[in-house]
Amino acid sequence: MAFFTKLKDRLFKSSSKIDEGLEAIVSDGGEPEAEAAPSEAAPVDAVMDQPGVASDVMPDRQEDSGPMLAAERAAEPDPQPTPDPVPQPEPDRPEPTPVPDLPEPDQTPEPQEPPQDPEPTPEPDPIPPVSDPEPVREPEQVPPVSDPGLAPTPTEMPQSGGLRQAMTPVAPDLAGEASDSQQAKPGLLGRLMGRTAKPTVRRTLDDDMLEQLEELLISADMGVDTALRVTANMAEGRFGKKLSVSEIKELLAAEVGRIMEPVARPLPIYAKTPQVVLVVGVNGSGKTTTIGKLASQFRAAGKKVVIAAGDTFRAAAVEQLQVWGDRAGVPVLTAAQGSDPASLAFDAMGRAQEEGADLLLIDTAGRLQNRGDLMEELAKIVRVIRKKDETAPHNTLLVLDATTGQNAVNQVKVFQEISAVSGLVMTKLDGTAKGGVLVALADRFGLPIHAVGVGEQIDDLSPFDPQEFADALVGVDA
Ligand SMILES: Nc1nc2c(ncn2[C@@H]2O[C@H](COP(=O)(O)OP(=O)(O)OP(=O)(O)O)[C@@H](O)[C@H]2O)c(=O)[nH]1
Repeated sequence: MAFFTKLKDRLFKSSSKIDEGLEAIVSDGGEPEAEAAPSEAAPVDAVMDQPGVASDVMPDRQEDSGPMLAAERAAEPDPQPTPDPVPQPEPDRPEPTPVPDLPEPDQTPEPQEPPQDPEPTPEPDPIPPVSDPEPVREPEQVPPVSDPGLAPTPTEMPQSGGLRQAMTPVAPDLAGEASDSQQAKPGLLGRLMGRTAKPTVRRTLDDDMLEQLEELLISADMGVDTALRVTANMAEGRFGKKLSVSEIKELLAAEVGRIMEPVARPLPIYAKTPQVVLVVGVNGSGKTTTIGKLASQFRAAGKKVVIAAGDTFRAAAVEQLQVWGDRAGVPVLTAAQGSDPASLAFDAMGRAQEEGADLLLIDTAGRLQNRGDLMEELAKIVRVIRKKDETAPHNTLLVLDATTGQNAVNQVKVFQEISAVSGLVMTKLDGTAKGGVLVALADRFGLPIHAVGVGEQIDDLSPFDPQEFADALVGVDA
C-alpha cells in the first residue's frame, strides 16, 4: 500500500475529527442550497466569484493577515544557521502512489429515502455527511511500503453497504411514484441519475463561524497561534461569503500544505564520512525504532552504517537497539550499563572511521526529568566526537511522538535549549495520532521534518509529503 494511502488510513481518526467538526460548524447556521449539478463541491475559486458577495467586507481582524504573516514567516531567521544542508536530488525520492479509488465517504452517493417512508413528502434529501562538501547521491531512503495487513477491509467501507441497503428497498416506491403524478418530488430514476439538484449546505463566513473554526483547529492540536493564523488566512477575502464543508476543507488543506511545504526536507547526506547523526528525544518517543528504520533504509541503499547505543542508562534500551541492529543488519556498539555515553560515542566514532562507515547513528538518553544532567551528557558527547571530526555531529535529529499533541511543542523548545536540533522525525502518525501538532511545529519553529513514522515495522518510516499530509489531515479526497 502506498505510504500516504496508509497515512490517510491511519490518520482517519484525526481527520474524521476535523471532518465531523466542519460538518457540525457548517450545519450550525448553514442553509441548504439547491444546485444544478449533482456534485456537492464547488471549486473554491468559484466561491470568490459569487455574484452579490462583497469581497471587501472583511472586518479589521482579517485585514492584511495573510500577506503580513507570510512576510513575517519569510523574515524569520533560519532555525539552522550552519551548515546549510545540501538538498537531496529529488529524483531519488519515491513518488507517493496515488490513493487508490476506495469509496470515500464524500464520493459515495447518498442513500435514498428508506422504504418505511410511504409518504414521499417534499422534504429535502438529508445533508450529506460530509555548508558542507558536495552532496552525494541520496540513497533510496524509503523501501516500498507494502503491508497487505493494512489494506482496508470491506468492513471499512460502510458507504457501499449503505448504498446497497438504500437502493434495494427503494425499488417498491417506483410504481407508487409513477402512478402519482401529483408528486412535487422528482422521480426516483431522476434522482438516481443525479439530474435532481442536491442541496449543499453553505454557511456565511462570519465572526462566529471563524471562532468555531479556530476552536476546531485548536482541538486538533494546531495550537492557538497557528489556529488563529490558519483561520485568518482562510478567511482572507472570503468574509461574508457562503462556504460549504468541501470548500472549507479545500481552503484548510491548501493553507496547511502551504505551512508544511518549506519544512518537508529529507535528511541531507554529505560527501564527508562518517556522517554523524545524533538522535535525541524523550524516552518512548521512538528514538530506538527510528534509528533501526533509518539504519535499515540506508543500508538497503548501499550505505555502511554503524550504531552507537548511547543510552547507557537503561539496559533495556541497549538490548532493544541490538534487536533493531540485527534486523537492519547493522553493527551496534554498546557499553556497560551506567558507563559514560561520551566514551562510547568516542569509540564508535573511531570504529566508524576505521571501517569507512558512511553513517554513524548515535542513540542518546531521553531523561528530561533532569535537564541539567542531560544537557551536560549531550554536550560531552559532542565535545568528544569533535576530537575526531570537528564538524560532527552533522545532524541532530529530534524524535517526537505525534500522539503527545501540544507537548511536542514544549519538547522542541527544551531540546533546542540543550542541543543544536537540526531536524525532526515525527513518529506514531498512526492510530490516534493528532497530526495537527505538525502544523503547529512547522509554523512555530520551521525545523525540517525529515521523516515520519507510521508504524512499528522496519519499513514504516517515510519522507514527509506536505500536501498529501494536509489532505489526509483535513480529509480531502485525493
Ligand atoms: N505506532 C507506532 N509506534 C511506534 C512508532 N515509532 C515507535 N513506536 C513504538 O513506540 C514505542 C517506543 O519506541 P522506542 O523506539 O523504544 O522509543 P525510545 O525513544 O527509544 O524510548 P526509550 O528506549 O525508552 O528511550 C515502541 O513500542 C515502538 O514500537 C511509530 O511510528 N508508530
